[in-house]
Amino acid sequence: MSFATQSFQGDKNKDLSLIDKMAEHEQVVFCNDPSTNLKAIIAIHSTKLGPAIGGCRMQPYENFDAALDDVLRLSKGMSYKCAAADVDFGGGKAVIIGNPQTDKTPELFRAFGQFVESLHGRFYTGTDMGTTLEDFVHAMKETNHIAGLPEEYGGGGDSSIPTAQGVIYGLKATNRMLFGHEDLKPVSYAIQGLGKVGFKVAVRLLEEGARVYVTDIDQNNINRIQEHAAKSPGTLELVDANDIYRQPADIFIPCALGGIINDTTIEQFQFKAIAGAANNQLLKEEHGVDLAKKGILYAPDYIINSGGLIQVTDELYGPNKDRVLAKTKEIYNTMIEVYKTAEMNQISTVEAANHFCENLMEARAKRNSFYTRTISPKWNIRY
Ligand SMILES: NC(=O)C1=CN([C@@H]2O[C@H](COP(=O)(O)OP(=O)(O)OC[C@H]3O[C@@H](n4cnc5c(N)ncnc54)[C@H](O)[C@@H]3O)[C@@H](O)[C@H]2O)C=CC1
Ligand SMILES: O=C(O)CCC(=O)C(=O)O
Repeated sequence: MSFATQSFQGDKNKDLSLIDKMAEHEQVVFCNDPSTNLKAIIAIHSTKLGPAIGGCRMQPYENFDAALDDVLRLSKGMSYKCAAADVDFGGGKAVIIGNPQTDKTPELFRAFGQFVESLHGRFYTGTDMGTTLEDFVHAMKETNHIAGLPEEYGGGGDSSIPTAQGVIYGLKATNRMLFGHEDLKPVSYAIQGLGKVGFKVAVRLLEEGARVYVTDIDQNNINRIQEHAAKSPGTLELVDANDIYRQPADIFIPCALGGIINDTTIEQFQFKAIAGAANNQLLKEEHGVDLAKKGILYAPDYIINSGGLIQVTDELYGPNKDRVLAKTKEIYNTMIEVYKTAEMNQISTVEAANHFCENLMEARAKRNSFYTRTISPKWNIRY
């Protein structure tokens, strides 16, 4: 394996345009391993509150810049998510450039694990869109710094379970603000993406008896949800991928791609609220203000989707499902606080959430210096 790692840590003479792009980030690592065809980027936004943490996404990005932009935005979002969820970690993320259906091999994830290990605990990673727990069972053979492992490997198991639970708490808070109650049943929902998170949310809403519009580009997921719907009291409506934005549902639940709240889609929305798991739902920050102007209540993604983060960070101290559930329930209170602050100050929920997290980060960063803390590994692969 060749470690063609280019690591920029603030050297302004290296590549100005790249340095400009990563002006808010501490470190960006480019990973290239021709023997396994691994091409990946790891971005560390901040380690001020602790080692950076964030899942690894696998996607056939159109080009390198698209992958870089994605990982930079995602890792910044993780810093805010860590602050809001009150965990002692900072923001990071990784992307592997490739098709998750056709390009995965155990060797590719082992190579990725070696790059993670080369950061000596500055960065922890695990699953995200396009990656599974099994992928990280390969990666963990090369590094101690994996979070979100299967239970049989001493981990907390599938982190999309608490993520989906957190979305349900966020939906209850949203219903409370919109309708004055937390009941999931009398409200209709439109779900984009029936993967690890979206599927679980859809199943729960159907079990509650709600009307649920769904779309996914993977027919297997459509077939699976149809099977569940047949046994549930709720009503399932299948929708083409491009039509999901114009459905007559009360709440839109994005659980696939980022950037799906933009000028084009906002025009189509008739929803009363948007509250889903997808990271970086707003194409641009100002789209949060546009939603507020249109009277659409928006649940900031990095708060409502923090259940997975809560589990994977908790797991590093020894898995405990009750502790994770108790902390995930707090998403309800945080969402209510953000909604009410926005309402009281006549600002968008995005601005309210950003201020909330920035204040928390500032207060906590005063107690920490640049990352020095280490966490004892749960397993030792090398020592
Ligand atoms: N898994 C987790 O615990 C967490 C996930 N998230 C975010 O939630 C989102 C979903 O994550 P996962 O469920 O883990 O990913 P996943 O990869 O399991 O599921 C994504 C689903 O979206 C579908 N999809 C892709 N493009 C689509 C399109 N244009 N229209 C409709 N469906 C489409 C895919 O076919 C797939 O079924 C991602 O943005 C992820 O970053 C955020 C926090 C934690
Ligand atoms: O959910 C995970 O597995 C890790 C946390 C993360 O990457 C996320 O919340 O986006």
